[in-house]
Amino acid sequence: MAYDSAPTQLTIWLAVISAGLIGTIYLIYDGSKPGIIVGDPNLIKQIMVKDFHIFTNRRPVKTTHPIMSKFLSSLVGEEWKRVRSIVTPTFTSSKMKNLFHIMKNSSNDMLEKLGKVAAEENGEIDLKKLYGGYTMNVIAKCAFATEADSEFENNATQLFTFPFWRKFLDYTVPMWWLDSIKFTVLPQGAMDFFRSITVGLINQRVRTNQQHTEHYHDFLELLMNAKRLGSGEISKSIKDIDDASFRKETDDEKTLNQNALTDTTTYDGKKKLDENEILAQCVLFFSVGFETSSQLLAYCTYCLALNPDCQETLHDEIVETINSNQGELNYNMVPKMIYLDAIISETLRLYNPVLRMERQASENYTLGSTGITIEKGMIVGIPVWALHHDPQYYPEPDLFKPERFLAGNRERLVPYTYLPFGTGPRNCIGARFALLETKIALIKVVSKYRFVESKTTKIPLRFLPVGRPLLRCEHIAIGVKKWL
Ligand code: HEM
Repeated sequence: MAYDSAPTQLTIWLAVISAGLIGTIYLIYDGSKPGIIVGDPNLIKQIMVKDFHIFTNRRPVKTTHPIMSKFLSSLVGEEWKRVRSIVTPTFTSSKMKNLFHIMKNSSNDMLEKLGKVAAEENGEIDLKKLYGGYTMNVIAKCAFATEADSEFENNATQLFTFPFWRKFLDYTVPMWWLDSIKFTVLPQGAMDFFRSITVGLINQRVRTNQQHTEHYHDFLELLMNAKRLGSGEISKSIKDIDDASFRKETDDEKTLNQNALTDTTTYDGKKKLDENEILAQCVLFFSVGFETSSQLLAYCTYCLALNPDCQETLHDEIVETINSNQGELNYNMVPKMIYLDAIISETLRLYNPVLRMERQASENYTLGSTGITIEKGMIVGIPVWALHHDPQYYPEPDLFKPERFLAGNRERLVPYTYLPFGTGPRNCIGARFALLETKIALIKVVSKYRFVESKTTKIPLRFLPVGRPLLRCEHIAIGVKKWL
């Protein structure tokens, strides 16, 4: 098993030293408490899918803040089930189709910037900034129906670049004390800003909807109208979302995923989301969706620049597909681009933005036939980065080889070793959205521009040591040319 941490130069050395000594299951200290890392694919399936009822929750979040305590990602037990089942239909393919035009139109700024750089001799661009602008615009329009102006950007930046001491306090200080000083991990000013946008829009929409004049397709509208459906309809939505995942699940996995949300025969929770719950999900989608997607785009482009043959094959596929429709990109053409999908899949293997996933045991649990007891309350970590770089599953793991994900090879991947969007009923609800947004951006830029290694391109990439659980690197400089 390879290393399980942000891949800085130091941790790579530590990994080299410890490789072979640690194995696939090991205990760690999680702050002051013991935790366990499980990297065996069969046991991962056990924890994430089969025994999901025991491992439903992540690490508890220490806040009673009326919005932050309602994030889907941090809800627990029945409350998580209620909100996830209401929110799930927001991400089905038909809803994504309605967001296609927002995504497509948001790429114009990006193309303009690339055009300017390509016109310079030896022009180069920072991919993180380029794609940060695009994903910020897309998610601002999809979640808050708003253009990302400078005030929006300032507040948004505070949501994911808050100082380390905030996180440190959150991990180390008891909740009653944090509550008594009204401390929150996310900065209050930024939360107030998003609250006022959202409440204003909700009120305006309620008035507009009463007059039946306009229909919107963004998350805000979908969440305002969302209500808990019957179990048949919830199952249909879950199946639709699972179909977007990389590995076709077996029938028993599908059933387990569906049952996790529908197994309450008498449902007595609220059927709709209240105002705070809507706002919480919009802020959450924004903060988890912005950086993961912009990083994915930046890493994809970096890999293409360093692998010109792959870039050329991708360019040919894109141009051929678009030309078959008089040069116009439409929603149905996106899934036809098989090589594009393989490029993104391989980038997500090589540079998965979420390095490690977590679940918390709700009761004492015997881990398969290992004889290990995971005690109630213990945090179990799934080392995604390590699995994706393990040579027994991915030979020559540091090489970029999109063909691993083409038909014929893809089916041979060992189940539960490829987890960029997690797995089981609590997997990433936004995977389909992220993939569509990424594909549209790549189609737009690669059809027009060619990316090349420039003087300041770093090989290999250097990552920031503060990454976990998100992979972070400072900037990614790449040269830009027009296709001849
Ligand atoms: C490349 C982009 C993205 C990656 C790699 C990614 C990855 C992940 C991963 C690994 C998890 C944890 C899954 C688990 O524990 O099994 C997760 C959870 C989640 N993601 Fe994403 N994500 C991405 C984009 C998005 C977007 C765009 C959205 C929303 C619009 C989103 C919303 C969420 C939510 C709400 C959760 C928590 C789900 C729950 O607890 O029920 N993600 N994501």
